[in-house]
Amino acid sequence: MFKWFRKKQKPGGLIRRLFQLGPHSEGFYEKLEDALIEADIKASIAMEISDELRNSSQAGKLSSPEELRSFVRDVISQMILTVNLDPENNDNAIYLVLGVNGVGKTTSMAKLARRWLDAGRSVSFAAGDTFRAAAVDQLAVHAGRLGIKIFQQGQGADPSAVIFDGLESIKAKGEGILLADTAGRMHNKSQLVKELQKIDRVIRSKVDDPSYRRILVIDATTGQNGIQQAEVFHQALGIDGIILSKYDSRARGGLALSISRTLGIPFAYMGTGEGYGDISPMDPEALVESIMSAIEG
Ligand SMILES: Nc1nc2c(ncn2[C@@H]2O[C@H](COP(=O)(O)OP(=O)(O)OP(=O)(O)O)[C@@H](O)[C@H]2O)c(=O)[nH]1
Repeated sequence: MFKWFRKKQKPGGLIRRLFQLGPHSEGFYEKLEDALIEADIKASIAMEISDELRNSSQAGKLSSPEELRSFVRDVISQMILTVNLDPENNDNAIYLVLGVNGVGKTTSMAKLARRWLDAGRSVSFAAGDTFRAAAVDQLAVHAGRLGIKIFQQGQGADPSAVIFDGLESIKAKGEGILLADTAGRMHNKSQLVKELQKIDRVIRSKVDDPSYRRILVIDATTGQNGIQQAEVFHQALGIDGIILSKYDSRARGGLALSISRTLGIPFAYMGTGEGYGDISPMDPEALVESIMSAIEG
């Protein structure tokens, strides 16, 4: 699986050049930090990685480019957080799906629905992005294709009411998973946060915490802007895990590393295409390899 991430396991050009310079030369750390930043890693984290190397007694003793590569790789691995957010039992569960417009929220909901339907679960949608009419329609198309129920009240409806309806229904029938969409943009940020917090209160009044998960979708191609997006949603609600969508378009994991390290949010899934089957649990090994490939150029 994901062989393309694992292609380059031998030390690439940068690691070989760094090895030739040696960890006692100043240029070594500068070049390493530049390569980390170019791979979408936040500057403060690039410095942290380089300091880790600088302060390690092991660094001066590295005897080959292979050892240098595996040292950098280990430091990066320790900074990446992943989590399994597949439902663990047959209880009712609600997944609130968050993210700014266009990141792949609706597609990711359809992919998760397919994944859990295939696992034998009953899944339905709540069309909680009532801000845009097209969002409800788009989700309804996916619901039709997947043959699942969608709770909807159309544009302008109160999203909390739509999600409440869905929750009441799965509670009455039992053993259901509700995937609830949310708006990705309102007139301003505080309005969006207020609305999301209202939805959060409504859900918490109906379900216990373990069966309520907040999933954020981040587009892997957004670069460092993704960190700010994660910060806003995490501060507003607390995020349990992230779907890194469009990972097939730009397999550089620097953004995931930056979010994990800065905000402590784990990554749950990666989107690897536009089809319903194109989602997998986040594979930390593949992620680290993609970061290494981006660093090595
Ligand atoms: N290559 C690729 N494309 C994806 C992936 N996930 C979503 N897309 C595409 O990204 C585009 C936007 O996806 P949507 O699901 O409509 O995004 P959204 O966040 O719901 O967008 P709005 O409803 O417009 O806010 C669509 O063309 C999807 O097919 C992925 O993992 N890989």
